[in-house]
Amino acid sequence: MSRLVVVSNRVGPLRGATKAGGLAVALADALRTRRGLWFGWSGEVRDGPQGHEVQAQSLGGVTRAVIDLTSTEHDDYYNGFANRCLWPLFHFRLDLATFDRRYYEGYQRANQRFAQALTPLLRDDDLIWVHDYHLLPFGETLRDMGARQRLGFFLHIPWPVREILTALPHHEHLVRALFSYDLVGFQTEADLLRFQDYVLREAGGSQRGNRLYAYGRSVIAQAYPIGIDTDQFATLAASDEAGHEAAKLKAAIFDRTQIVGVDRLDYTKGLPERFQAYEKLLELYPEAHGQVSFLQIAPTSRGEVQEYIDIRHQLDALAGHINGRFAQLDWTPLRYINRAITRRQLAGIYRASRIGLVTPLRDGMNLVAKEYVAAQDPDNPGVLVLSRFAGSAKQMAAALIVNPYDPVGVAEAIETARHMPLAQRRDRHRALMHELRRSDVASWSQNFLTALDHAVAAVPPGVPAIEEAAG
Ligand SMILES: O=P(O)(O)OC[C@H]1O[C@H](O[C@H]2O[C@H](CO)[C@@H](O)[C@H](O)[C@H]2O)[C@H](O)[C@@H](O)[C@@H]1O
Ligand SMILES: O=c1ccn([C@@H]2O[C@H](COP(=O)(O)OP(=O)(O)O)[C@@H](O)[C@H]2O)c(=O)[nH]1
Repeated sequence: MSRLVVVSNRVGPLRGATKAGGLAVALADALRTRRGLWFGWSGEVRDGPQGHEVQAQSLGGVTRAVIDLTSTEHDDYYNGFANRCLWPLFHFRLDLATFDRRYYEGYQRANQRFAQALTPLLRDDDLIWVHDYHLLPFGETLRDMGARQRLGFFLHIPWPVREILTALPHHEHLVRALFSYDLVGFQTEADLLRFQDYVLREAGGSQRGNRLYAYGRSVIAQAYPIGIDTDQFATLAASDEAGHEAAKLKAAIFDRTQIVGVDRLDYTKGLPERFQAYEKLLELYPEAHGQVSFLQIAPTSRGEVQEYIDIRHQLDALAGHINGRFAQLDWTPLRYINRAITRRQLAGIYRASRIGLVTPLRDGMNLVAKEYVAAQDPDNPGVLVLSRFAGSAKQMAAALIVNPYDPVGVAEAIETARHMPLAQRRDRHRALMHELRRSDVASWSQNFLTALDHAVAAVPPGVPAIEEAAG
């Protein structure tokens, strides 16, 4: 079996699985099986020669190798091109995207520095799996440096529609770079279709089965929806420690119906719209006053980026407005916590909540929706209210699917969830769990790696020319 090399902007810890989250657990498992290497950014910003060194550490056959970012790289590559340009654009928010040539150059340079640092660590028969929008050109850069290994890429965020993507001055370079990989994976069929649409209509490429031809190259493109560690998370939620967390929460709200939202504080998550939908619920259903309690956990994310500073101010104001308008001496309708909660605490909070509100305006997958369901007590489960624009919605049709732009529709769904009979809650939960078990995070990484194992690196001889295949 080839060694696995995972490359991602953020590198998970080699220990502390319950803190790390599903993705880190899944990748760490695959890395352990293949005695692999995980390479990326340390999470530290440091100027000067020290930051250029690779810091490596091994545990249980897995090596974690990281480099620091300089402050310029952090500004231009991470905060700049990745999070002020690609992130909004790929989430259909052209209005929030900043196109700055300096950011693009910083992004290319950071990808080159990552590739330069990784190259000496590579072996000829490695299987290399690159993750996410920070590293779109990484495969091409690595190939230019002579890498001949099988190279896979997985995009964790949505692929945008062609009309939006083509507004990006460098769209062609970035899409062309994806053709240096052997396999490109997306979260959903809808993302895959939008990628194919770009290749066929904008790049003048062609398609045969799941192989796309363009720019004189070819790549296999497929959807691989990411899952969670379903059974492990369900076990964690049923543990004594999580139970303690759940009991604390119930005592704090005097057994009112708990509604919960858990999101990084990001404008893609639809938080102002969600707060407004909750306000609408209180407006339309006065009998709910004093009976419900909404807890929103929203740790600050990418806090140096202006658009994230703005959304934080907007939420602070909305939370104050809703509580000011509806609170009573013995009832606070909305509790808003602006810091991160551990996975173990989250498991208990999910389990104690009758309604899980997951209403992003656009989301690659949304693991919180899956965790909320996995954490429920199967005998008395809560109800998931889920945005149709989350990647997870297709696999989770047994949730109450809503349009996050429609506050009345979301308020009505909350009201439906509040009164849903036990038998219906159980049926929905059973259907959702069946799918979450079938497509968990271990099968996600296995499916991707098996396909990459079998992917052919170059266009094989005898493959038809582009025009011929198109005809
Ligand atoms: O690394 P950060 O800038 O702090 O951001 C955290 C991560 O956010 C994004 O997550 C995405 O991946 C999830 C798992 O596939 C998916 O469920 C979610 O819908 C996506 O938004 C980002 O893509 C990661 O690279 C970041 O590390
Ligand atoms: O306070 C928090 C908030 C979120 N999370 C975790 O962060 C992940 C968020 O993933 P998701 O796919 O929902 O969205 P993303 O933040 O990756 O866009 C989930 O595993 C959550 O359990 C956490 O551990 N603590």
